[in-house]
Order: sequence, then C-alpha cells, then structure tokens
Amino acid sequence: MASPRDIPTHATEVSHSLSASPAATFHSPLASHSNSFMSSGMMRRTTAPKQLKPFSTGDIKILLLENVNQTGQDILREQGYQVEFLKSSLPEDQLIEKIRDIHVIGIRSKTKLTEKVLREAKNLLVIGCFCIGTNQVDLEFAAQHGIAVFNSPFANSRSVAELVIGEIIMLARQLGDRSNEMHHGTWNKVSARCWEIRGKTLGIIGYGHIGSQLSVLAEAMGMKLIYYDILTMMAIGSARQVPTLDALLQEADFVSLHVPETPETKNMISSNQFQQMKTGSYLINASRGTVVDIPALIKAMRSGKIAGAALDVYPNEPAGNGDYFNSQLNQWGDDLRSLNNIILSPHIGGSTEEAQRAIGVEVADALVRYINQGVTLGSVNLPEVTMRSLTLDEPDHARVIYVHHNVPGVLRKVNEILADHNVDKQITDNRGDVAYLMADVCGIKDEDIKLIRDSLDALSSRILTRILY
Ligand SMILES: NC(=O)c1ccc[n+]([C@@H]2O[C@H](COP(=O)([O-])OP(=O)(O)OC[C@H]3O[C@@H](n4cnc5c(N)ncnc54)[C@H](O)[C@@H]3O)[C@@H](O)[C@H]2O)c1
Ligand SMILES: O=C(O)CC[C@@H](O)C(=O)O
Repeated sequence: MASPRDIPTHATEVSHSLSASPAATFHSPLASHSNSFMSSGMMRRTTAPKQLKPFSTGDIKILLLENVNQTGQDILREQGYQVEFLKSSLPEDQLIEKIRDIHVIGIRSKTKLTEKVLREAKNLLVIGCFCIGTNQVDLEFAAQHGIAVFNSPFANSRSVAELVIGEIIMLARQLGDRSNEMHHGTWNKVSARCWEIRGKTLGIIGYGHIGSQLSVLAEAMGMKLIYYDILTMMAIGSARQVPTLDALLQEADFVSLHVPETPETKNMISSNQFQQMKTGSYLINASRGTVVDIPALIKAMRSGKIAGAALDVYPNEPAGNGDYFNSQLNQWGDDLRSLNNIILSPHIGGSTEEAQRAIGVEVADALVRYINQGVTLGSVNLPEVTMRSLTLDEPDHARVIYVHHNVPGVLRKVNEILADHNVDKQITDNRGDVAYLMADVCGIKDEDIKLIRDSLDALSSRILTRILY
C-alpha cells in the first residue's frame, strides 16, 4: 500500500512506506480542494499545500447510493478513490453486506443508516448525506464511533420553496383535478371554490432555511405571512411570528410544514390540529412523512374541513423508481389517491438540476476535505475543527487526529505522547461526549508515526486515531 507512485499529483514530495488501514491513518488534500479551502480567507499561505497520503487513493472505497449527482461522483473519482455508484437505495441485508467493506458512503433521504447497519461498518470513516435531512442516520452512534457525517444544509432550499409556491396556486385553483380530468377527456370549467392567493394567509411551520425562503416568495405573491417555530426567528418582510402552533392553524388559509423529523414533530399535524384549522384551508407537507398523520388528513379532507393538500413525503417511501406507491407500502395508499384536490409528488422538493449539482459538489468537497485533511467543518455530528493545510515547505510534518471520549486528563496524556516532537499547531473541541483533536507535528520520521499511533491507540479514551503525513 502507501506507494507514492499512486498519488496523482505532487506525489514525489512525500515518500513513506508505512502500511496503514484507511480507518487508522489517513492523508491530505489534492490541490483543487485545498486551494478552494484556503481561499476562504481563513488560512491564506503563500506556499502550495502539501499532498499527503499514507496509502494509494485507490484504496479508498466509496459507495454512492440513491443516484447521487454526477458532480459529486466526478469530484470523488478525480481523487482516485474507488467509487461504486447505484441509482437506488439497498435493502438492509445488502446494505449491511456492502458497508462492511467501505470507507465512505454517500446517501440521500432513503437509506437508513441505523445502529444495526453502522455496527457492521467497521471500516467506515465518513457518511455524506447528499441532501438536507440527516434523520435517516443514527448520528449519535456514528459520533461515538468516530464516523463523521456531512450534509448539504441549504443547497436545495430554494427548490423546495419554489415547489411549494407552485402547489399553493395549484391547490387554490384545483389545478391538479382539472388537469387529471382533461387527461381523461373531460372539460370541466368551474370557478366554485377556486381562489386567488393574493391576500390569503400562509402559515409556515418551521421558519428555517426553507420556511424563510418560502416566506419571501409568498410575500411577493401578495400573501400575508405568519409562522410558528420553537425558536424566536427574525421575521422577513412583513411576516409575523405567532406564539403557538394552534394560533397559526386558526389563522392560516394555507399551512406549510418545514420542520425536521424529530420525536417532537412526529404526527405534529393530526386530528386535533385539523380541528383547529379553518374550514376550507389547505395543507402542504414537503418536510418529512412522519410529520402528518395521514389517516387523520384523509378524514379531514373527506369531511370538507381541508379543501386540498399537497404531499411530497410519506412515512414509507420506495427504494427506487417504479410502480411501488401502493397500499402495500402505506396501508392508506388507495384512500389517499382517491381524494380530490390532492397533489402527490414523489419526494422531489429538492430534485432540480441546480440543487442536485450544488449538493453533489458541496458534500463531495466536504468528504474529500475530511478524508484527506481531517477537517470537520460542516459536520453535523462531530465537533467542527479546522486547521490550515500543511504546505510543501513543511516536508517532515504529520497531522495527528485523535477522536476521543471527552473525559478529564486526555489532553495531558496526548501531549505526553507528542512531547518529544515539536507541535506546530494544535486544536481540540468537543461535542457532548466526543472530542476531536488535531495537531500538526514536525520533525517526524516513519518510526515516530507508528509509535505515536500505537500510543494513542492504547489510551482508554480513544475512539479513532488517524495520522496524515
Ligand atoms: N421535500 C424535500 O425534498 C425536502 C428537501 C429539503 C428538506 N426537506 C425537509 O425539510 C426540513 C426543513 O428544512 P430546512 O432546511 O428549512 O431546515 P432548517 O433546520 O433550516 O429549519 C427547520 C426549522 O424548524 C424549526 N423546528 C424544529 N422543530 C420544530 C418544532 N417542533 N416546531 C416548530 N418548529 C420547529 C427549527 O427551529 C428550524 O427553524 C428538513 O429537515 C428536511 O427534512 C425536504
Ligand atoms: O434528495 C433526497 O432524497 C432528499 C431531499 C430532501 O428531503 C432533503 O432532505 O434534502
């Protein structure tokens, strides 16, 4: 392993012969990524970043599921990693089989990386969620095992907000039904219970990236805006935060959900909430399928309480494209489909070319930075730690990364191990029980690296040791 010949660029700058498991010892950035990182202004240096790899990039095995965008695939392949790409997600048994062998996995919203699955992921270093939501990953278990998780926090927010604007108009004008009728040859020119959206009140539940973006668009369409959020959020334009969910439900003509999947948001909109809503109002859910109690929605629509709904997400969603959205998947499937003025879309809120390309780049870049430099900026489950790249005028440096339980006395022990070396820079941070330490050490020889790694591995606080050189 570790042959510098396999390193695509600047490979001759370093020459190490240590054999290492990717999970134990990792290495640094390719120029394109480290340069863009350095140009952030945080860590400007005149010297080119040093290319560090303890083993051939070809040893890194990456599994990309759920049709991750080509932009992301390209970035990872350019690094020389082995990338396996699949269009759909995998059934749990196949996922477990594959995850044993890989160092990196890229997923979207469908793949469930539960404790059961992650327990088998003995070589896994990092998870890339090529989406906003990270509810499909057991973040805590991953952190406790030193597996970093990255996502793309807002690259598809605009796409979701635009879809919702379209749905508001479609529902107000019963456009889905009229279109369906025309597809079946029926001309049905009606205006009863069809409305303009101008002057109507949109109630946004969850005023984060998507909710606030929707607020801007809806206000431009002449709607009045109210929102409910567990946090006090800055109102945009003339939007107004209301103190309770009930207050929002009682006032809004359209209710749109933009909350994450959490225990608190499970069935957040159920029979009681439908009762609070205005008769003839509309519900839109493009957040997560668990947030709306669908049988209660079906009842509320049949009774006329709710005049229309748009759903983009469901408690159970198929693994891939095909003829799967039936009552076997969700027992109420047929009832839902039989309703009038309901728009059903296959979780496409974030599915635009713009969003998927941007997500591909953002998440793949984060993965490369983590694999090659150990930088955790943007991680959703590990402390966010960064240091400038090592440079070509630092030839005998190594970057020591020690992920550990946050218990008293660890730093003293780590620094005893590093004491005989010159520590250029060191940074540590914690997130709950898990701490992440990075130290750049100079004057390092191959035998030092092995010694440092073995000594760190022997500490009881250890979760993961990586040495990049
Ligand atoms: N349909 C799609 O394709 C699609 C695309 C992107 C995101 N999403 C979903 O939309 C969700 C929201 O995305 P975002 O980027 O706006 O997230 P965000 O984190 O920026 O905003 C979420 C907001 O919800 C609030 N919130 C959390 N719990 C709440 C509760 N119990 N009651 C009220 N407010 C609560 C938070 O305080 C936050 O302001 C994501 O978590 C994801 O599940 C779906
Ligand atoms: O693309 C997906 O599968 C998920 C889209 C969306 O729900 C997200 O969380 O970003």
